[in-house]
Amino acid sequence: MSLKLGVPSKGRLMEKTFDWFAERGVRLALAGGEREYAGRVDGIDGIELVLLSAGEIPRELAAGRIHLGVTGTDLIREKLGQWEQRVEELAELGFGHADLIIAVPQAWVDVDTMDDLDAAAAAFRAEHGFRLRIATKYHRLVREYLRDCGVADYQLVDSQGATEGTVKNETAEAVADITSTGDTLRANHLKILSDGLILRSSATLYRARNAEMTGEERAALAALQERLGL
Ligand SMILES: Nc1ncnc2c1ncn2[C@@H]1O[C@H](COP(=O)(O)OP(=O)(O)OP(=O)(O)O)[C@@H](O)[C@H]1O
Ligand SMILES: O=P(O)(O)OC[C@H]1O[C@H](OP(=O)(O)OP(=O)(O)O)[C@H](O)[C@@H]1O
Repeated sequence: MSLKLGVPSKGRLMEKTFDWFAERGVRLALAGGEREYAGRVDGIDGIELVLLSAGEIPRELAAGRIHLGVTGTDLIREKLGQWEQRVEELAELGFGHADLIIAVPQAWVDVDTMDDLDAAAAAFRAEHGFRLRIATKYHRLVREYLRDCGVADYQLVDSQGATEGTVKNETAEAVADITSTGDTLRANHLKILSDGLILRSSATLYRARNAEMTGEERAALAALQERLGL
């Protein structure tokens, strides 16, 4: 059996992950055409490439179906409770930088901090009879952060994409989402709260702590770590 390395199958992380490994003498390649999710690893023996959605890599690591995986810090921390017990961070790869933040409409001139949001949330509930809605796909991380900040009068509404549009569409009053350039927030007339940074995320190589390994797979892991300088 080979050591299984899970890598994002498309999108912003895939190409840069391929480059990062190539710079260290390990060539990851798609086996078929661009659309075929099968891959190979050249330059080192005993490693199998598994192409997966970035969002599924945390679960596959936790289940031990892959031994190593590249994905964003945000996705690991969101999808895995007690993530430190389930995966080990082997290397930050130096790309895929993005911040998970809380943002409100620019027009809310009196709301600049989490404390202001707390006050606005209480006032919102009194006025409208329902809790202020925050749209996000990062339910675990946002709940934890709001709890730590003492904000309680809110409800999360699930948004799996185009989250910044929910305010304009009147399905939420605030958003918690990933940003890198800030362009999407600005285009949607939203501003980040001054203490609204929940997490700084970047692409990271993880090892599954609980994946079973044969002697051969252990040897492949040791060889790969040596090659990658880890
Ligand atoms: N604008 C951005 N700039 C940089 N990194 C980003 C940005 N948006 C998301 N990311 C990061 O990219 C990673 C993958 O994001 P996302 O969940 O959107 O996956 P995807 O590329 O759409 O692929 P899939 O839908 O197959 O999981 C996440 O770790 C996220 O932090
Ligand atoms: O700060 P910026 O550089 O503008 O980037 C932020 C945007 O990028 C991501 O969306 P993505 O492109 O993954 O699309 P999505 O809305 O489908 O998640 C994220 O959810 C923001 O919407």
